[in-house]
Amino acid sequence: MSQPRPITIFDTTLRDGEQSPGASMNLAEKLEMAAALADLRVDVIEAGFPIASPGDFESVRAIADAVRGVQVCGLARCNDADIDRAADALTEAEAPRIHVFLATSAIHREFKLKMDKEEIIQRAIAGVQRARNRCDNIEFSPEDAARTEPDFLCQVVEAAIAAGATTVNIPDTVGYATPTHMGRVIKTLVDRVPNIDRAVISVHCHDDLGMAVANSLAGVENGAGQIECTINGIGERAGNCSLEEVVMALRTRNDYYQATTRIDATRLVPTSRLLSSITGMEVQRNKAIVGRNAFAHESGIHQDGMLKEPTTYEIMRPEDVGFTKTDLVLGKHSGRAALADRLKALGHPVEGETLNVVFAAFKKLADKKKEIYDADLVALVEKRAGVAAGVWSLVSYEVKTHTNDVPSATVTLAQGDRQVTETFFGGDGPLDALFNAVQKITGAEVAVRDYRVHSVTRGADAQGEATIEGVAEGRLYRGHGVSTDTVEASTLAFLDAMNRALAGGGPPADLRRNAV
Ligand SMILES: CC(=O)SCCNC(=O)CCNC(=O)[C@H](O)C(C)(C)COP(=O)(O)OP(=O)(O)OC[C@H]1O[C@@H](n2cnc3c(N)ncnc32)[C@H](O)[C@@H]1OP(=O)(O)O
Ligand SMILES: CC(C)C(=O)C(=O)O
Repeated sequence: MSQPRPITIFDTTLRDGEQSPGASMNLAEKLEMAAALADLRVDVIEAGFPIASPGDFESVRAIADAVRGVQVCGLARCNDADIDRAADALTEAEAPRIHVFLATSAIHREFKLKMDKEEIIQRAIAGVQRARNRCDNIEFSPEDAARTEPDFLCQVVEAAIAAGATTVNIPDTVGYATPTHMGRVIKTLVDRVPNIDRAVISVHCHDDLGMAVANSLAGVENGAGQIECTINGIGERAGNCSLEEVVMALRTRNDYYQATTRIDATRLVPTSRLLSSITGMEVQRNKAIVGRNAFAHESGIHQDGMLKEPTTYEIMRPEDVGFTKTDLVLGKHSGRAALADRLKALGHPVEGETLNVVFAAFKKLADKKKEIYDADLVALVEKRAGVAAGVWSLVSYEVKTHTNDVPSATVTLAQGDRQVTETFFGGDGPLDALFNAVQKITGAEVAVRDYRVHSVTRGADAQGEATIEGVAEGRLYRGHGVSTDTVEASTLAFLDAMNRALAGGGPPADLRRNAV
């Protein structure tokens, strides 16, 4: 078998990625991202467009100064001022690259640049030559190449290489290409440009039709040796080819592409998370490779297969891209195999009839809650174990509050087969009324010392988690409860603390840290 072909990964998160509305980064953030990209082992970092602003110039210069072991690139239009500014920003770079671009499609020539074909060729040659006088490593991009007449594109590319371009980058600037189209453009250049062997062919695909990764791979299949891409696929409009997706496609389907990159794939998830934390642009849960659901399985049949042999449902290992492990999410589609496996991991092995009973309770809960937490599972098992031990569980509650009236709460609790209902009028508010109703039933008193609620998930159906620290007979008991309804979460937390208080044995209330 032949050796895999090395593919250069050109990361443009800090340039095209930053053109994404809302993705602007300051100098410190760009330096942090650049260091992460170097750790990820990208080959080239396009650090910015130095003429764009003094800040962009400073960022490119600072990254060129600081980052080692990777080429640092600055973008320039085909004019003297842009090229000189880029070259100035890169003077301290260990391996500088100047990226000169000029649009070539009929639409851009006529309406934007107002240049004819001959002027375009002359400007491209002049630009590449000027850049080449300052740097040996020159990339030239015929912007909107995918919509450029093939004959003219071949002429421009040939002229740019003759003028000294060492990489010719073929952009699908507006994300118009399809894989067949992009593959054909690259093949045309390979077949028809006489000096094409003197430069690396690159692809730069946008995602307007959702095909940036597929188009980049089609470029590789037809001879491209460099892919331009961004972390999380951020970039102008719908974004660019996503680095993590294209790298893992090459790696996972190496049998087909027979191409390799230097990327340390275990850095993909941390780098993706870093970018999201810097820009505030979170990736969607189902985003390939780095999304929270990328290695999560909720369906019982899939989870059963995963537990028997992970390759039944996973084509990559989560740890290969930087996740710690596969996530078997327990929800309403899960089966006994996954539930038993998780409970065992949580230190509560159950089987046989007990598993059936816990499973039935789990399905009921899963119909009410979108996500089931480990704490919920433990509660289910403990609840079952606790029935005999006299633990109280919440059956239902009703609470009433009015602006000018005292609150009231009616609570029904179960202890084994026995159910008790009590109503309490008064209190400092609805929660106080609920807690008092619970106390009326259990006959014990727990004074709430600390109470907190925080959201454990996001969105309209966010789960609230309530924690309570209560004191009973000078001893401290902590309880917690989770629900989409914060009143229910708070009642569950109080009841949890109450059950612990009834069991006794809490630490002295003044030793906060040792609460049970
Ligand atoms: C496909 C891409 O992603 S290309 C990169 C896009 N990124 C950006 O534009 C971000 C940074 N841009 C900027 O900060 C500003 O646009 C600047 C500083 C570069 C230029 O600002 P201005 O001088 O005010 O020009 P403006 O942006 O309004 O218009 C662009 C000009 O560049 C010209 N131009 C566009 N591309 C090129 C090119 N490759 N080579 C030479 N000239 C070009 C346009 O024809 C237009 O010229 P005109 O004013 O004579 O009509
Ligand atoms: C500058 C070029 C490569 C570009 O960003 C594009 O065409 O999308």
